[in-house]
Amino acid sequence: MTKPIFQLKSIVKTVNEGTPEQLNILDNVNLDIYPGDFITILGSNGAGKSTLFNTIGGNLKPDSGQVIYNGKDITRMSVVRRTEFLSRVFQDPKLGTAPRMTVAENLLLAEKRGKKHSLVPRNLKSQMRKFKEITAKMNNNLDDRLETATGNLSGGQRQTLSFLMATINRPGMLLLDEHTAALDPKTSEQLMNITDNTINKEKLTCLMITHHLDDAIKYGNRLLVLHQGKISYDISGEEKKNLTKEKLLTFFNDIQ
Ligand SMILES: Nc1ncnc2c1ncn2[C@@H]1O[C@H](COP(=O)(O)OP(=O)(O)OP(=O)(O)O)[C@@H](O)[C@H]1O
Repeated sequence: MTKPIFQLKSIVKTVNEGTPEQLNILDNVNLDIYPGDFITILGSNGAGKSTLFNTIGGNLKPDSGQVIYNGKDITRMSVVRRTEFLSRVFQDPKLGTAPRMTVAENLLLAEKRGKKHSLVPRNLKSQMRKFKEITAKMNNNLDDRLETATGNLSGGQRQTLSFLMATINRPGMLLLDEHTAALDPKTSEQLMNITDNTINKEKLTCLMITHHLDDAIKYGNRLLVLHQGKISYDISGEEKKNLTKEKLLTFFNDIQ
C-alpha cells in the first residue's frame, strides 16, 4: 500500500487562550497526503486555510500534534529547512520574486534553494538556454524578458515566474495559496492551465487553496473543505469527479 508522503496528526492550534475569545483555529486536524495528490481546498473566510498552510510550511508551530514528512517528524523544523522539500506560491505576485533582480537571476536563485552550492551551476550564462526553454512554454512572453527586472513585469508574468521558481526543483510538496486570485480572469485561467499541466507532468504533490468553486471541482484528484478549524469534507476519486457546483453549494449551506 502507498504510504502518505505528508501527515498531520491531531493538530491543535489555539489562540487567545484563557480569554473569552479563546478559539481552536485548528481543531484536531488529521490529514494523510499521498504522493501525487493534487488537493483543492475550500473554506469560508476565517475557516483556517492559511493557518493550515502555515502549519505545513513551518511558519506556525502547533500547540499539540505532529507534522510528518516522509515518515519523519518535522513539527519543530524551521521554515528555511523545509524549503529543501517544500515550495509555496502566495496570492500576491510581489511575494515570490526579488523585484530588482532579473527574471533569469530569480530563476537561478530558485535553482539554488535548498541545494548544496557545489551542485548548482554558478554561471548564469550556462543556464540561459534552459531558462529560455522553460519560460517559452508559459506562452506569455516571459522568455523575451529574461534580462528584465522582475519588478517591471506584468502581474501575470510575475506570478508565472513565482510558480516556475516554486516548481523548478520538483518540490516534494507544493502549496498554492490562492495563487491566481490577484489576476484577471483570462490570465488566471492561463496560469491554472500551466499549474495543472506541470503538476500532472511532474507528478507533484500539491495543495491549492482557492475561493473558486469551479476550479476546486475541475482541478485535482481530491477536495477538502475546512470549516471552523476542522476538515469537514474530504472527497477523492469518482466522488470528486462526480461532484457538481450545486452539490457543493448545498454542502456549504448545510454547514453554515
Ligand atoms: N495570530 C492569531 N491570533 C488570533 N486569531 C488568529 C490568529 N491567526 C488567525 N486567527 C484567526 O483564526 C481563524 C482562521 O484564520 P485563517 O487566516 O487561517 O483563515 P482562512 O481560512 O485562511 O481565511 P481567509 O479565506 O479569509 O484567508 C480566523 O478566525 C482568524 O481570525
